Amino acid sequence: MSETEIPSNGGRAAGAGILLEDVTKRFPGQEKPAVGGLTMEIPQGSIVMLVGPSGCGKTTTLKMINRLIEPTSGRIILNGEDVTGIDGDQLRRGIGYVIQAGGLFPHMTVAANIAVVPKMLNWDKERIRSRVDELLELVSLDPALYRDRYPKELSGGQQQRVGVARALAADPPVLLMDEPFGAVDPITRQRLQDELLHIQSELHKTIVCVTHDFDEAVKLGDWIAIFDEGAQLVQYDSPERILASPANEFVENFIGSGAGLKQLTLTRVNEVDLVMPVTASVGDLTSDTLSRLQGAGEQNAVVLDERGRPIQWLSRRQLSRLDRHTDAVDPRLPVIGNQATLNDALDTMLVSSTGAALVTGPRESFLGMVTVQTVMEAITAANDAAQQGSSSAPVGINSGMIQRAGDPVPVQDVAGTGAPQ
Ligand SMILES: Nc1ncnc2c1ncn2[C@@H]1O[C@H](COP(=O)(O)OP(=O)(O)OP(=O)(O)O)[C@@H](O)[C@H]1O
Repeated sequence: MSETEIPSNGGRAAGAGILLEDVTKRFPGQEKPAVGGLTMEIPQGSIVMLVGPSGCGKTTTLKMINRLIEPTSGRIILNGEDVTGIDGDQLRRGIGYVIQAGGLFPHMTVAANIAVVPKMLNWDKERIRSRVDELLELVSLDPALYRDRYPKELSGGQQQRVGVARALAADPPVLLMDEPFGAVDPITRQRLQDELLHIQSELHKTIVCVTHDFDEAVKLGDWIAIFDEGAQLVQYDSPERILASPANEFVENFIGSGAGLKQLTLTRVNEVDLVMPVTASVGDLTSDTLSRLQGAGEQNAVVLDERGRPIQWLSRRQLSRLDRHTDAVDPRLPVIGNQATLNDALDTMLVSSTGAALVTGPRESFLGMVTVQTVMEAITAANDAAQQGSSSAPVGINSGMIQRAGDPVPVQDVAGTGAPQ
């Protein structure tokens, strides 16, 4: 066993798969279980978001993974090994845990907060010091400025970042997060979400995250588990498929209005076919551009500077007033980078009241346009793709049957024969 007591799969930064196997939690004096017979697979290296109405058992499920809450029955398997019986304190040293507002110790400096688990693991001082600085860099806090501060000397977003750094300190394969970005303003929240995705793209942890915010689940989750009371899994699937085919009315209500628009946050501009308009270069004759527009049956041309960056977007009427294209830069051009989402593209179009957004790539060079038509087609394509098959969804069901949430219940299950699929 490794020093963290988590069954290790060798790689320093790799995540570990988790399997909850028919897990139930009954609190004393409660009539119904908080979590009833939950079997759920959390694939290694993925982000699984737990969502559902207040009191449905999300936090209880999360805390059973690191045994802050002991299951009444069932097993928790980490990386293929049953950890239900191992010492809870040791287990928790190998599982990062992030809670709202960071959950920092107020009387300890930032560095001391981050160092809690490494100290328990008896790392030497130099190793701890360099790890603290490395983690502060990772969460975008300058170590020289922040390492010796106390939590009360930090903003909410900074406290949250330190909370993430602390959870990552001993490089645990698993990270549990309970409403991690619940206590910060929407802009900081968005930034922290982006940072988490960036960190995850480097570290590939197995992350289980509770949220109240369905949009956050769509943005962060590889998989979303939608719970009803008693942690009954109503649907467990990719954000794309949940948005395109909600299992039932409960899920539809949960998604709320604008499922199509939410889908737009899942597609990046670099994944769609761009439209190439008529372009012209600084110094070209506008009469040439006009005749090319005529030939193409188009109304507007994009003017590029000497480095291929879009600087103007002119109508035929504007062109007819000019002799040659100038190098004036229009500051209101609806420009987006090709990493932006289709939702960003649509926003840009709406703000600038244009039917398209100009897309730039490396060094702001012009790549083409996203049009309203492109956006509409992308929604349709995402729907079609999402409708096709659900083969890769992880296992998720209550009452011990191995079956995917959202699948039609087979006849023998109704009859209670319990035959696995
Ligand atoms: N220590 C406890 N003792 C008794 N009942 C509890 C305890 N902790 C939680 N519960 C009950 O278990 C159920 C599930 O609670 P849990 O905190 O897991 O829900 P949740 O989905 O995380 O809710 P929220 O979104 O409001 O945080 C609730 O009915 C709650 O009242």
